This record gives sequence, structure tokens and C-alpha cells, in this order.
Amino acid sequence: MADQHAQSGEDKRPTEIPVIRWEEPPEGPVLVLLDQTRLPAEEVELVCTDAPMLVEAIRSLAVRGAPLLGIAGAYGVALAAVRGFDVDDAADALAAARPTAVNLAVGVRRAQAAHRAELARSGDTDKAAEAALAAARKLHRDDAEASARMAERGMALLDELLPGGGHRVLTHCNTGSLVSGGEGTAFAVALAAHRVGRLRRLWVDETRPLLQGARLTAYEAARSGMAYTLLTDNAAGSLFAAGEVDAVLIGADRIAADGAVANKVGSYPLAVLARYHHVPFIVVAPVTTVDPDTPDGASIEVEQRAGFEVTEVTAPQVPVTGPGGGIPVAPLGTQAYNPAFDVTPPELVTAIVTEEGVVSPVTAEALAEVCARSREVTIG
Ligand SMILES: CSC[C@H]1O[C@H](OP(=O)(O)O)[C@H](O)[C@@H]1O
Repeated sequence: MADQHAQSGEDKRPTEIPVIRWEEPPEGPVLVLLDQTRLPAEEVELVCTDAPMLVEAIRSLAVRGAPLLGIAGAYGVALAAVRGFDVDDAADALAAARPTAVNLAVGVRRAQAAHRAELARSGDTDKAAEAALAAARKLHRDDAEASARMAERGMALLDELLPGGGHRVLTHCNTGSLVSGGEGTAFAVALAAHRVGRLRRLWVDETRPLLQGARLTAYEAARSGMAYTLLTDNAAGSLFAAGEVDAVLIGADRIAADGAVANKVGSYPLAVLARYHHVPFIVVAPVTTVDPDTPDGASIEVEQRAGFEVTEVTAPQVPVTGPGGGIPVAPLGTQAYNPAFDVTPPELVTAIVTEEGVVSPVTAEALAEVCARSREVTIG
């Protein structure tokens, strides 16, 4: 296999700008986001002053990735509270911004519950706003801690399944620092293996149509100094056939009570390929991604996105002509099928790595037991 990969550099944070931060300038509190739609070309900040701005940032994927959506949603409730907007209306709008990643609703409802409890206790709206902000900050910290623990558990699992090191890992979409309060989920495992010299290569699916792999994972991999190679999604099969993949590492947006996994579209075909080629298919996700109220994969709402994301591409330096603001790559008027996610049944998942433990084989009972180790596992 040709050995083209990025030049190894030092292990730097993926961006010089924090992915998300709360600021309190004189003109009033704001939530500052790294606009992920502008990466990798530009590190541009988005300053949200109210919940509607944040809802649009979530819908456009300026801020994205299940754990980070939960953190952003919680800060969004705090932003509404401190700026005197209706907190319940803001919470409902934020929770509904994207339906599949359960973490969004988890984060929103936790901050909303904290606000409601303090308001009931003290009747003081300022204290209630501070309670919502404290809940958001705690979720932010907890996710960073969970990311580190998932990385440790995931690396230990790779070493157990693949003795001898030199792991060649394939990943899909983006699951690094750009989706997390820490270093991410699945990508954090690859990064941990890289840091101890046990990652031979990261195969990066470009992840059509929004190219989170090409734009974001390759960006993070390049800055980490790891050996990585980008591939089109439809080239993954030939890598498995050539025996070039030792394990698949992916994230999750919602895990049902039976262990079914909703993740970026294209994950399910990788699970089928992994099973056919006897390659471990490993899901890495915090327990906040497990939704005990969703019984099975068929119950997961899969977000359907606009067709122009498929029929157009955007290139900032090229004038755009398509109705979606992009450059048409299909005849104008072409209808497109654009599910943002797909669902992998539990029987195709080798293991689910959480910060509380590893679930393998994946059964409803084993998943519930691991989640029960967490202090807060259901939507608050
Ligand atoms: C582990 S969170 C990352 C998760 O979220 C991505 O979806 P999107 O980019 O649409 O937010 C993708 O499903 C990743 O696996």
C-alpha cells in the first residue's frame, strides 16, 4: 500500500482557538464557538448572544458532534437565562435543533433543570441563571474527563484485541477535540495509541457529503503528527479486502437501550465490512450518548438533511450558483437522499467503549450495568 501520509509534526492542539468558551464582556455574556464550517481553511470564531443564534449554529454544523452539542446546548440555556430570555422556550428550541444526537437534549435538560430548581428554591432569577451556567460548566468538565478515560479504556482494548501494536485503524466522520470538552471519543483513542507509538496509521474516511473526515479529522490528525491517509468513503471496502485495516473506531450520536448505534451515515456499511473481514468494530462514546428511553435502533430518529448538501459542493474561492449556495455537481433540480446518520445493530458491534467501562459483547443488560456506574445517566 502506497505510504503517502502527512508529514509528522509535533503533537499540537487541533486548533489555536478553543472549540467553545463562555465569555462575559461588558456588553453581556456570550458563547464563543469555533466555526467548524470554515475549517480547515480558516479558524473563525462565532459569537452567540442568544439561543436562536446558537440554534442556527447547531443546525448548520458550525458547532457539531454529540458530546459538544450537549455542552453547547447547556451553555445555550444559561445564555438565555442570563440575558433574560424565556428559558423554557430557549431550551425547547435548542433540544429540537438536531434530533439524533441525544447528548444535545441531555445537556439542555440538565441546565434547564438546574435553572428551574434554583428558581423554585430562591425565586432569584440571577441565582437561577448562575445555576444553569454552573451545570453547563460541569458538563464541560465532565466531558473532558470522560474523554481521557475513554482514551485509556479504548487503547487497552486495542492492545488486547491486537497484540503487538502497530495498529492500522479506520475511522469515519470526526470524533476528536472538535466534538468534545477534551480530546474527543474515537479519535482520542487513536491519539493515545499514537502518543505511545502503537498507531501505525489512521485511515480517514472523507465522510460525504459534509466531509467531516477530510476537513476535520485530517486537520486534527495532521496537527497531532500521526501517520494518516485520507480515502473516499467508497474506497474503504478495498482497504478491508487488502487486509489493511486492523480495527474500526467510530463515535456515536445515540445508543439505544439494546445497544444499537446511530452514527454518521456510512457507519453501518463499515460494520458489515468489518464483520465480513473479521475486524473489530469499536464504538467509543460517553454514557451520556446512551439513551435508556430509546429501546432499539428502529426507535432512533435519523436526521434527514437538505438535498443540496449532496447535489452541491462549496468552495469559498469559487462563485456559487446553486440554490443551496454551492456549486452544483448534479443537474439542477436533482432530488437527493441525505440521511445524516445510519443505525448499526448491536450484533455487528464488537465493543462499546465508555468512560465507565467497556461493553462487549453488546447486550442491553451489559450496557445498562455499565451506564448504572455513572452518577447521571438519564436526561435530567
Ligand atoms: C462522537 S460525536 C461525533 C459524531 O457526530 C458526528 O455527526 P455530526 O458531524 O453530524 O455532528 C458523527 O456522527 C460523529 O460520529
